Amino acid sequence: MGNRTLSYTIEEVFKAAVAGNRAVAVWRLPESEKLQVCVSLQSGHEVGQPHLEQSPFGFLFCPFQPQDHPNIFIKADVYLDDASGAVIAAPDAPLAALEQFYVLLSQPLTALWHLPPPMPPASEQTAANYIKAVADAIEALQQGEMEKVVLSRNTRQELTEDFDLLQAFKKLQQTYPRAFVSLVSVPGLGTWLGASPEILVSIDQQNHFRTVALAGTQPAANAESVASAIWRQKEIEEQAMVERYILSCFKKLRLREYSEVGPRTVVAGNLMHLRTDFKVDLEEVDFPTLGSDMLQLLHPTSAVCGLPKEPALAFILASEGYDRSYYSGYLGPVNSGAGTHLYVNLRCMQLLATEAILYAGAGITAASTPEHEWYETEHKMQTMTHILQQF
Ligand SMILES: C=C(O[C@@H]1C=C(C(=O)O)C=C[C@H]1O)C(=O)O
Repeated sequence: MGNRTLSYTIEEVFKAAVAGNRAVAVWRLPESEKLQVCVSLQSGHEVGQPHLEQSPFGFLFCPFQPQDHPNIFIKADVYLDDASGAVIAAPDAPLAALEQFYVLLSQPLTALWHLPPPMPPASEQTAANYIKAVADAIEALQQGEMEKVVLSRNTRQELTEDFDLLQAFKKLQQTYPRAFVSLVSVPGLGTWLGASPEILVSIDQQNHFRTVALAGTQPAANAESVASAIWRQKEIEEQAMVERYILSCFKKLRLREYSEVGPRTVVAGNLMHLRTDFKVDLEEVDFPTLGSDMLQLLHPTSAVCGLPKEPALAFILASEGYDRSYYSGYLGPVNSGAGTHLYVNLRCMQLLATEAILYAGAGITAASTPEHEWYETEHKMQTMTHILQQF
C-alpha cells in the first residue's frame, strides 16, 4: 500500500477524517503559504507529558490543565501538503484503517466536524462577573499575594446557516498572515479553530530552539501605530514578568547560552503586543532535550497564567467560574518536515453543533483597571468574531 498519486484537497481529507471518525489537524505556519493536514488512524489519541525528541510526526493538542482534559497526539498516519495534493501515508500506518480511509476519500461527503460530549449548561459569564473577578484580583495583587494573574472568559455566538468551517479556516489564514492558524477536530473531544500570535516552543530544521515572552496589549489602528507605539509602565512590567519567567526556566536547566532580542512591538490582527524573542542553538549547547524540558517548565507561562505560578493558578481556578478546556493550552506540529512548532492556543474558538464558544483573557497587575481589561478581552475576541461575521 503506497501513497496515492491522485491529488486531493484539504477539504476532502478533512471531510474523510470526520466521516471516518478520525482525528484530524489542519495548520498553516506564520508567514507561510503552505496548508498542511494530518489524520491519525490510531484507535486512541491520549498521551502523557510530551517527549518531543522521540515523537513520530504528528500534531499535539494539549489543554490548559492536563488534570482535567487529556493531552492529545494526532499521529500523522496520513499527511497532505496542499502544494502537491498528494496523500502520503506513514510507513507504519495501520493498513486496514488506511484502506478504509482511501475509500472515504474517493466518495462525496457532507461531514461537518467532530462534536464534544454533551456539556453542562454554560455558566453565565457576564461583564459584571468578569469585572468583579478582576477587581478581586487587583485587591489580591495590591496586597502582594501575586505579581500578575491572567483572567479569561468565554462567550457564545450562534453560527449562521451558511457557516462553513474550512472557508472560515481559509479566511483566518488570509486575514492573519503572521499567525499560526489551526483547525483541530477529534472524535469525542470536539473541534477548535484559532489564529495564535504566541510561540511556546519551536525547534526548526537547523536545530534552533525558540520561545517568546509576549504580553502587553493595545489596539493597532494602522501600520504607523507600530512605529509610534507608546507603552505604559503597566504593560512594560507585565511583559518583563513573562521574560523573567522564561529566564528562570533557562536557569533551572543551567542553560546560559541563549540570545535575547527585544522587547519589540509586534502586530497580531487588530492588536499590538510587546515581544521578546529567545533563541538557543541546540547543537552548540549540546542540549538535545531542551525542547521537552522547556515545554514542561514553561506551560502554563505567565502570559496565560500568572506569577508566581501556583497562587495565580489557584486564583484562576477559584474565580474564573468556567472551564478553560483547551483555551490557553498549546498545539502544533511535532517533528514535521519543518520541525516542531508549538503555539499557545489563543484567539481561538470551539465549534459546537450550532454555536461557537470564543475565549480571551488579559493579564492583570496591581495597576490594572477592571473595565479596561474587559475591553481588552473584547478586542482579543474580535480576531474570531471578525471571521464569524463574514458568514
Ligand atoms: C490571554 C491572551 O493573550 C495573552 C495575554 C496578553 C496580555 O495580557 O496583554 C497578551 C498576549 C497573550 O500572551 C488571550 O489572547 O486570550
